[in-house]
Amino acid sequence: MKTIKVASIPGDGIGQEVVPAAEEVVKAIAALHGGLSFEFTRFPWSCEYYTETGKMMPDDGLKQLTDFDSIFLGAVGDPRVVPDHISLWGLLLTIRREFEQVINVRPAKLLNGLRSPLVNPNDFDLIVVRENSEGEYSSVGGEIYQGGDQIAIQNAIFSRKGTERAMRYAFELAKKRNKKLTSATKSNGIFHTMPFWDRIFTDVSRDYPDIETDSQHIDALAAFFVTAPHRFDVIVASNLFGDILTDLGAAIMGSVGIAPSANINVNGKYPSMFEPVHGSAPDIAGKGMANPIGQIWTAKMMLDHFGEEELGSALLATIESLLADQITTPDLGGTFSTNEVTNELIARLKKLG
Ligand SMILES: NC(=O)c1ccc[n+]([C@@H]2O[C@H](COP(=O)([O-])OP(=O)(O)OC[C@H]3O[C@@H](n4cnc5c(N)ncnc54)[C@H](O)[C@@H]3O)[C@@H](O)[C@H]2O)c1
Ligand SMILES: O=C(O)C[C@@H](O)C(=O)O
Ligand SMILES: [K+]
Ligand SMILES: [Mn+2]
Repeated sequence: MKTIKVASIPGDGIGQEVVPAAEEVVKAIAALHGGLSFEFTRFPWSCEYYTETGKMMPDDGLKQLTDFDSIFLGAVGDPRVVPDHISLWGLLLTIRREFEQVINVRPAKLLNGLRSPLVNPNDFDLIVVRENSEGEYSSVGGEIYQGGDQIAIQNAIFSRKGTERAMRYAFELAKKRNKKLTSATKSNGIFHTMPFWDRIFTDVSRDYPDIETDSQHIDALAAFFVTAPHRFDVIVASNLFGDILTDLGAAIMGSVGIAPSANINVNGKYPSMFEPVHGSAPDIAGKGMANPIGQIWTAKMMLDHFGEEELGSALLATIESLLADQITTPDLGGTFSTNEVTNELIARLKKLG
């Protein structure tokens, strides 16, 4: 029996609803395999934990996570009790950085049965490779002076190493797909870092003559996500641009509640972390109406990561069968609850056995 040990961090808001649901789905699909099991260990780290302890996770939190095979996270953030920059930097961003999860892979594709809000969605299937360790997400900077003289400075960090690493990852991914890579830039307005980004893209592209490349300013690129998403295959983007593009990618699929993501540790030193694109959704938390598909599709990415692609494909196909039958939560126009969607999915998975 192969056992995969997963540290599970539901976090805040709907994370507490969709993570337990997705854990049950993972157990059900692993049971189909026979020789595979997932062992989830829950960690209560969240904004509630912060209000009790003054920290998002204990001082040895990373040490507690380090020997797990992977981390399965829901969402972090409850701005009513903890400012968002404190909660995210205290847990999510710390794990991404300290565990060198330098790449964030975020697919967006029109699943069977999904109704995109776009009039002409044209069967798009794209993946955003988001640089996940630096860029605009930086703790370098500060605030000085008071009152009307107040100044805030935030320095973006772009290293050749980090930029090239994200681009090479994206090129390798494009090689396995439709051999097209788009670079998200803004070198018309951002004077230093984006021309640097463009130069590195040109340098790296020389090693991949078979990949068709183009470079688009992020503003135009965002518009093309709406008007012609089928044009894209792989997109490589800086941390912030990738963040924004992937909520848009989720929205054109039909809901931010379905988009998955994988924070990949590429050097094998630490576990990777799997979490949906969406946040803790305070507006719907506790109502049983959160869409569990983002978390469940994220579990599919985790199955793929461990080489269980066959199970991953079966899971995605079963999700598509639910969508086709309109067994969906309200964000997709349905009337079903988180648990009803999850239970129906599990029932259909059991029938595959
Ligand atoms: N990776 C993360 O942990 C992460 C990601 C994004 C936001 N956040 C945090 O989450 C909190 C809320 O952020 P936000 O409102 O900007 O983004 P959000 O993704 O939580 O919510 C945006 C909108 O999408 C809806 N939504 C999100 N997930 C859904 C789901 N599974 N099913 C149905 N509807 C869903 C919400 O109800 C809301 O209307 C903040 O504290 C923010 O910092 C955390
Ligand atoms: O990276 C972030 O900004 C947090 C969240 O918005 C995300 O997309 O994971
Ligand atoms: K999340
Ligand atoms: Mn985001």
